[in-house]
Amino acid sequence: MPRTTTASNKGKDESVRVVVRCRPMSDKEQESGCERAVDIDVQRRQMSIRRPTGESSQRSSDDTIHNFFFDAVYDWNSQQKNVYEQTARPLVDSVLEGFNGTIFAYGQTGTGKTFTMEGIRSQVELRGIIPSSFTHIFDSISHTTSRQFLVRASYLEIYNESIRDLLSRDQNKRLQLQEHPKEGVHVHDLSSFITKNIQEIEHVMTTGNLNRSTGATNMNEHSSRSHAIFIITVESSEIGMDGKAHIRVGKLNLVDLAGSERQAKTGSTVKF
Ligand SMILES: Nc1ncnc2c1ncn2[C@@H]1O[C@H](COP(=O)(O)OP(=O)(O)OP(=O)(O)O)[C@@H](O)[C@H]1O
Repeated sequence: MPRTTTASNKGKDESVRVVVRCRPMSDKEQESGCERAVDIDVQRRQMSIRRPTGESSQRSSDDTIHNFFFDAVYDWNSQQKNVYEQTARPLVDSVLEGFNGTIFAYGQTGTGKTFTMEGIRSQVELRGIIPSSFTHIFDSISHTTSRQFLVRASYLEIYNESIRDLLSRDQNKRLQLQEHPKEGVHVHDLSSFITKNIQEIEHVMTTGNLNRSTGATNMNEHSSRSHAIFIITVESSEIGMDGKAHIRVGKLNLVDLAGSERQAKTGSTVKF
């Protein structure tokens, strides 16, 4: 999950952070006797991959375990709250300060990208990074009296090389990427909605998700092959010592990528 490229990182000076989360085995995997091939050492931030026992006898012992280190690792017992607090919170804080940041989940189909990014919104302890960021942003705003805030939300999907505005009335319309001298690369004509509280931004997400599923014939297949990007823009204005209003704008891109094995099949070459 990359961090903001410009924010002050509160002691962690990398602009990109990569964390790994390993989900629990599904019932199906357990029933069919699947063997776990991954060990996670949270303290050492290390993940080890073992060759399955059937294969290891033919190889030297050096070849059986491979260790990898990350900025953080989360095992099958990890809680949504901890992932948010340790990995997403600092980045969202910097967006509130006027910097840009992106969080994306990458992995094969079924590895837990949607669970980590969105989770189950109706159950507090299962809420993923996106709904937790809603609560965080509006809680912070309600505790800040020195600045006026404006929060806008957009939601788009990239599928088969084309960009669809999930909040547009016309779901047949396709949008184009454009390069702007000030804004940089952006999606032309993408709608954005002012949201004043958690309920309003939740509603925006629900509307987008409905358009995502009604636009698809086979929802699972479709969502596994499409990228979804929820964009929150936080603008704030503060009266400075000079008596003038100073504006800051931060943008948070929250991305649920298509399954990594599917990306070649989507034919998507769109870059942000
Ligand atoms: N950390 C976790 N704890 C409990 N269940 C999880 C966890 N991660 C994923 N799951 C479950 O595993 C299943 C697959 O997860 P999910 O749908 O998030 O995968 P995905 O990577 O988004 O797949 P796709 O690329 O097809 O969209 C779901 O039933 C989800 O609830």
